[in-house]
Amino acid sequence: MFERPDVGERAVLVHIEFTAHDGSEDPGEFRELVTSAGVEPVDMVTGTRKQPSPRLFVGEGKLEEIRDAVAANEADVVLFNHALSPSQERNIERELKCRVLDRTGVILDIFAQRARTHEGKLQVELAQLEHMSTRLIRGWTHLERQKGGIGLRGPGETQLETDRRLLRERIKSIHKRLEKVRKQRDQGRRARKRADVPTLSLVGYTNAGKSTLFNQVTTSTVYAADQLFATLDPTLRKLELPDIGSVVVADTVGFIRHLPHKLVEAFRATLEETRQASLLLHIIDCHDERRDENIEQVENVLLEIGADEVPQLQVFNKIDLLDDFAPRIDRNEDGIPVRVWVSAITGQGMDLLFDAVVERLAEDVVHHFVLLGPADGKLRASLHEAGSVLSEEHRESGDTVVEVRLQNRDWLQLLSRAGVSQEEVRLEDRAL
Ligand SMILES: Nc1nc2c(ncn2[C@@H]2O[C@H](COP(=O)(O)OP(=O)(O)OP(=O)(O)O)[C@@H](O)[C@H]2O)c(=O)[nH]1
Repeated sequence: MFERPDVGERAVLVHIEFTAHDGSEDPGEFRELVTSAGVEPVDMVTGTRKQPSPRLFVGEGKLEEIRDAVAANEADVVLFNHALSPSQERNIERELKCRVLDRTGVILDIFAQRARTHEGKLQVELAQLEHMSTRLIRGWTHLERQKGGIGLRGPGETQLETDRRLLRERIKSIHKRLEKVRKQRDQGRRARKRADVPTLSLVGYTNAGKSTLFNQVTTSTVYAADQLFATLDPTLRKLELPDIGSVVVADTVGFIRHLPHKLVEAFRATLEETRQASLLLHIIDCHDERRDENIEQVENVLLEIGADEVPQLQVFNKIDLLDDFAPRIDRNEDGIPVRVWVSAITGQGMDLLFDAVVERLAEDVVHHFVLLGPADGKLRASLHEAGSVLSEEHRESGDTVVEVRLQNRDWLQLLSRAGVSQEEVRLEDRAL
């Protein structure tokens, strides 16, 4: 339904460096992205400009060069490693007489191909439709065909008006369905919280090895492919850890440089899993020459989705590709594990990873006996609501001793919501 490059298509790529501002995308990464969309890059036209031309993005000369490359390679589509405005995309298409897609379009397409769950598919479709709604210029009858009849043209409507209406209707209907799925997901998350099951969320730059590690860790068979974005939806698995008990591991989407904003928006609910996690496992391809840059990009996305405060353990993956390297745990000055070096493919270091996770999770759980007076009803209610109360004991003094066990960050959040500072809380010292 979306104007997308089809698998097996031949593409001419366009990458321009702009001297007036930095922040250009990486041409190598773009080639990988395109290949991972199943499209064959047959040529790359590069150039330098001070800034984009408002009408055609590139200059007349460069356009000529692109046209020649399309003809010489019998290309089906031209892919720009840049965000194009709808009118630029239109103008270039008209000039080249060839389909044109910008970077956002390519990335959306990859996400569309890789989405596995119902929610993921809906999210991508929404992002695509919204991207498209600003670009709708000509007859667009795909929806009608797809939806078998919902798109009958209304009285007096032009095709374009019909298309716009269809698009709006479809967007509305997806919003509604997503809302329903999100509610179910929230319920699941709340239930896990009530049961005091910590969640480990795997995050990382695309291709870092999240799915492979997820498989190793959970011995499940999540699809792992030598392509970018093999993972799109958080896939949840339960795991038993010594001293901790049940833990849920969530595999999440692969992050990339400059993730289009529309996608971050669409995936907000999925990324919520990350925001609410007890511990993030940040998987890093330690063999990648862009390692530090990728770490920074992931940190940026985490900041953007409000997950920068979630405790994090770095997993330096693919040590099998380094010379003579043994798995190990790096600790900070307080002795807390901050980084584990592993190979998800060979399984080297998995035992150390489990040790580090157990240490980090144990450190993050608080177990308190809280003394509550008659005036502390609000705090007591919140503790119950969070499902963190293990036992209650009433004293003759009128106080109640409430035994709670929960993640430290939930404890702090809960206190702040109840308007109680840590110093004000009366804790009874008891050996556990
Ligand atoms: N040599 C080596 N390759 C690995 C290791 N872990 C993963 N890979 C490879 O790296 C590629 C990407 O792995 P995935 O697990 O799909 O990566 P991902 O982070 O889930 O990727 P996205 O879904 O794109 O975000 C695959 O070809 C894996 O076989 C490892 O420890 N060593």
